Amino acid sequence: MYKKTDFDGVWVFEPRLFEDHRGYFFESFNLNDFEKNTGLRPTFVQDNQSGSTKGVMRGLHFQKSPFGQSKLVKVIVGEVQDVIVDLRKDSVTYGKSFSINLSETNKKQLFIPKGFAHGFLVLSDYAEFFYKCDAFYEPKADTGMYFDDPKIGIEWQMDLDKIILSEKDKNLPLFDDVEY
Ligand SMILES: Cc1cn([C@H]2C[C@H](O)[C@@H](COP(=O)(O)OP(=O)(O)O[C@H]3O[C@@H](C)C(=O)[C@@H](O)[C@H]3O)O2)c(=O)[nH]c1=O
Repeated sequence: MYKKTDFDGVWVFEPRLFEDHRGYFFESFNLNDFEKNTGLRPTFVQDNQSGSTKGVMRGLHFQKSPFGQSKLVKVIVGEVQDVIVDLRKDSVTYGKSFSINLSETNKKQLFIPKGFAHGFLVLSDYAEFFYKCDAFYEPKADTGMYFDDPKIGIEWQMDLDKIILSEKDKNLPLFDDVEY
């Protein structure tokens, strides 16, 4: 099932699960179904996977134009709070954030079009995160915004003193100083 969100082009996908005495099966991505439901036909060219311990916050990341990436993200192990911030100046939700918990149990996926900063906070002891991208990694365009900008006011589901950041993510600019 694909659910529209209040953010133009952002979709939540809940796959249909087939369970039997062996376990479960689901289609984790089907391009035709994706297009039928969203009207979009992304060409995914890169898959990424990361493993992180509790409290790790990766983000909020994006690649500068013209290297923007649409992403289809999900959790394979554990649970994360997944958050995006709309950087599209012409969007009615410009500067607003969207948060959703993705877990190995709910199996939800989030489709994030180009024009968003994206990150996630690991809520479980350990989490494995998997995502498809429709543009390649481009180190010179890789950047982001600071995850806890008071102007954006994201309600993180963990005390800030427990959050673990990379050196790069500690030094990201605030929303107002971001160049997209
Ligand atoms: C993202 C990426 C990183 N790398 C390398 C660069 C670096 O040495 C190492 C770790 O990179 P990072 O610290 O940027 O990894 P990470 O913080 O996990 O970055 C990711 O965060 C999430 C939230 C996203 O949305 C992704 O687009 C990506 O930005 O991996 C690649 O080779 N290819 C890639 O596509």
